[in-house]
Amino acid sequence: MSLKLGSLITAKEILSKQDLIFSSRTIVDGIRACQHYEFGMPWIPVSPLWRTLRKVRNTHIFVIRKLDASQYLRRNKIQELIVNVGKSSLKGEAVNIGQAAFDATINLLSKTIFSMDLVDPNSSIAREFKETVCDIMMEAGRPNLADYFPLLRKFDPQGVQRRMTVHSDKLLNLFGSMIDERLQSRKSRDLTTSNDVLDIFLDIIEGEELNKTHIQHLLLDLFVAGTDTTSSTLEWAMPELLRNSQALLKAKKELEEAIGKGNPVEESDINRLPYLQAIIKETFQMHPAVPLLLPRRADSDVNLCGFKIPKGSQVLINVWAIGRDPSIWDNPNSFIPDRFLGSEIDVKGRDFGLIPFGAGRRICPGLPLANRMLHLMLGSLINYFDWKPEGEISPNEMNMEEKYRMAVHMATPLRAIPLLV
Ligand code: HEM
Repeated sequence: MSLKLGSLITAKEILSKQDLIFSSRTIVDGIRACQHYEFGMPWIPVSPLWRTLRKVRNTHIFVIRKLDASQYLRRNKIQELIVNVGKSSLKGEAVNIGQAAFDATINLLSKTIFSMDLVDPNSSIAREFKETVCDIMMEAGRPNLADYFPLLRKFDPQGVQRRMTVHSDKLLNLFGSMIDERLQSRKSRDLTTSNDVLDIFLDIIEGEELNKTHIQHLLLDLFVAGTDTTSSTLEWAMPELLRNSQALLKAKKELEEAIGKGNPVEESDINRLPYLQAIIKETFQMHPAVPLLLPRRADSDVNLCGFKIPKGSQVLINVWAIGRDPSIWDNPNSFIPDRFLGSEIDVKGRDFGLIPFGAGRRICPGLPLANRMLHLMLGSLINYFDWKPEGEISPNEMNMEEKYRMAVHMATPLRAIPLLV
């Protein structure tokens, strides 16, 4: 069978070939055979030089490892989230869960990379930064006719590319001034080095492996890819738990037994919290932050599950539909973390029923960092506080409709009141 541009192989069609999906590497091989848009996030306008820079993938991985290794900062950021939620709790105020998680994630990245608080409400740079990241998320999630009819690309009929360029340039310029400032202070004699990720980059610049433009784009990739995805996952986990009181109670009991009520969750605790892990997996299954995996483009004619994908076509993988497919999951529309207890299924790209981070050679390099952050944030939020939705609505009346930004968010953001346990 030959597929024309714009045709769709539904998740069901692909997954009905269970033997191919689960017991062979065919899909991964297919994904490997379909080249990604060279390097860098495909929707962000980047220089041709950047696209051909083969070191980018390795540099992403290198930087994210640095972020991941920064346990001290990560712990402090989670503490900051808890302190902020604690303040709302004392005032009896509701917390916008998605927003709180977004701020915590963006701040973790900015503190680790630049040693700067980029969500400080009193700083105008911080406000501009956050607004611009949000604008990019909105634009990235906007359906664009030019993606479906490539001939329209150069006319950009909805102005998506134009606006995206404006927002991206704003952020790139901001990163550019931060780099210049740091270069300046590194020249001054009385410099005390920050020893953050930016310093590591600048050491590499001095070794001429990367230039300033590369670093600006790399930072853009990290902020765009890392913030909305992580925060939207937490935004979905919380209402699912509020609607499923049995699961919430079970998670609280596990936390109480493993680390004691009202204590922070540490990295080393995660392995002892199988139910918390199951909750995160179940959230990924029902609410994958990136519902259509980044497009691949076939470099040559590729045969995938009996379908011929002609050279040059785009292939999108519908992760959302995979998670809701009854031929893969029992009761796929019900939140049942218990299904993962005692199961070997994980999110590392080996089990094709659950690939929220992608699979193959372009799998998300932020997977370990995001996964740990999520366990620390969600575990701490439910171990420190009891939660009730704002207003008179019962958890079952909460609006669970979805809205697409860069990641999928709640159409009506969850606002819930934290009560100290
Ligand atoms: C829950 C959180 C996250 C989810 C669900 C997620 C998901 C994904 C997915 C599906 C992809 C595309 C993979 C593919 O095409 O096969 C991706 C790519 C990427 N992610 Fe994540 N991600 C998350 C968090 C992060 C974080 C925290 C960072 C870094 C700070 C990050 C950095 C990246 C980068 C740089 C890419 C592009 C990789 C490339 O082009 O090769 N992600 N992510």
